[in-house]
Amino acid sequence: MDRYKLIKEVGDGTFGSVWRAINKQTGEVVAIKKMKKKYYSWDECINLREVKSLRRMNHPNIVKLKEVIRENDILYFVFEYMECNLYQLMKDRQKLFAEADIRNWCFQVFQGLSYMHQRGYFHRDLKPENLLVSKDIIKIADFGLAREVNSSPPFTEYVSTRWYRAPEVLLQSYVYTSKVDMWAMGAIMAELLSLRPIFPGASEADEIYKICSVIGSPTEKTWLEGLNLAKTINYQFPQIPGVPLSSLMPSASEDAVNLIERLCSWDPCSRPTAAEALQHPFFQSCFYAPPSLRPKPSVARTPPPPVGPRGSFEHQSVKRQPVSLANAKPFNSYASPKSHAAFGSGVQRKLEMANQDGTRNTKAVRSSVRDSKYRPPGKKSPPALNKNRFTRSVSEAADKLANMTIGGTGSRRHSVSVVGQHQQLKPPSMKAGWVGETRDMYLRPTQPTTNAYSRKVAG
Ligand SMILES: Nc1ncnc2c1ncn2[C@@H]1O[C@H](COP(=O)(O)OP(=O)(O)OP(=O)(O)O)[C@@H](O)[C@H]1O
Repeated sequence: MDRYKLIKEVGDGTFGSVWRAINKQTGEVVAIKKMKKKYYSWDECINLREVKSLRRMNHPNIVKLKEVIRENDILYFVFEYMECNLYQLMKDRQKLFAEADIRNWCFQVFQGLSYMHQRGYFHRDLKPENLLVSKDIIKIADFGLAREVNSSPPFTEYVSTRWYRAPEVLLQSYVYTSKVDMWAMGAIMAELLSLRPIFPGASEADEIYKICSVIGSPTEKTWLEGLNLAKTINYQFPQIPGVPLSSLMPSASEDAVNLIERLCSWDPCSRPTAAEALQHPFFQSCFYAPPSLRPKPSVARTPPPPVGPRGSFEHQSVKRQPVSLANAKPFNSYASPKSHAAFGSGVQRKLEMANQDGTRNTKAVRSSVRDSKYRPPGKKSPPALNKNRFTRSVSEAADKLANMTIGGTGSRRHSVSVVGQHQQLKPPSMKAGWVGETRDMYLRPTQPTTNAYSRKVAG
């Protein structure tokens, strides 16, 4: 670690604190995630999902893991550095983002997701804080909960941030898919367009209530499997008609609203895949430039944006024709004009009780950490790193971190560099929110004249 100088803490997550740092030898700015838990052997490290999944991914919209270091039983991840996350961009903003910016970000994220899902992984914890931005580029970060799609259910230990959690996960389904990432993206898109979280549930039960309040309660037509799933846990959905999504984001285009409706479909099968989302008319003005066709970047370590408005890339021939999505259902079909008396009964308590089951998730822990997450950084000085290094040899570390590649010079005794591996893998599932908005926030159309994020942090 003495090759790096820690500059400033830029993030404090559940599992680690993240620091901006400089590689003293090369001058490269990096982000170093110092894990909170101690790791007493490499065996423990290689089993970390973050290591397992990230080392296999090499995509311009997935944050690059450059190196893993274990020193004095502390584990450090060295990542490429990104300027900020999407939440930070939204929180103090009064003026809505231009839709073109949102389109550009989302197009890139869907490309990253498409890559990841096709290689057999799903993220399980997409949220604005995990989407990192540097200038026009956005990258998916925090693979602490990523899973291989073909890993065997039941996925019991998952946790995800509640506001972005898919209904099948809220209903405790043990079998869920990469479509949970698509739900999260729908919620994130809506938040980007309105500068307000769309489903800000204060508990799991309230989360379902918030979802019903917006997209309307599920019916046999819209999510038969979900109704069955609810029966198995003795849960009864509140009966609420929902509201037109456009009323929550009056300035959003029809295409944007339509894409969000599809992403936030009750039935996971009705949600588009990431590859299908890229074909949605909302992205008509975007096109994907395969890496081989991209203009060479002038600075080698900063890849060019993989997306841009028509004409921003040299190779316009790669522009795709938009196609309509399969399984699309009109948004209004979600509406179910019944009362919502069923909610708030013993059923709700049951869900809340489930929250307290420590064997199933760590949501409470995450929630409390998250409350303190947005304090201004830089108050602490960089931790004094013990110079007494981890003494294992490179070859041993390499053996342990099976598919990682040892990088650099022979002097790197305690660290392992990582390069993306284009292996064919099999894909898979999610963390917690905090008490926030009042229940009826989305029952009436709102204008983002006040900033939702001050409440979000304070709540
Ligand atoms: N590569 C990076 N460059 C710049 N900042 C980063 C980078 N990686 C993470 N961060 C910052 O640190 C924060 C926490 O990082 P991360 O989500 O990886 O930690 P975590 O412990 O897994 O957090 P969580 O509680 O979300 O699980 C991010 O929201 C982001 O602001």
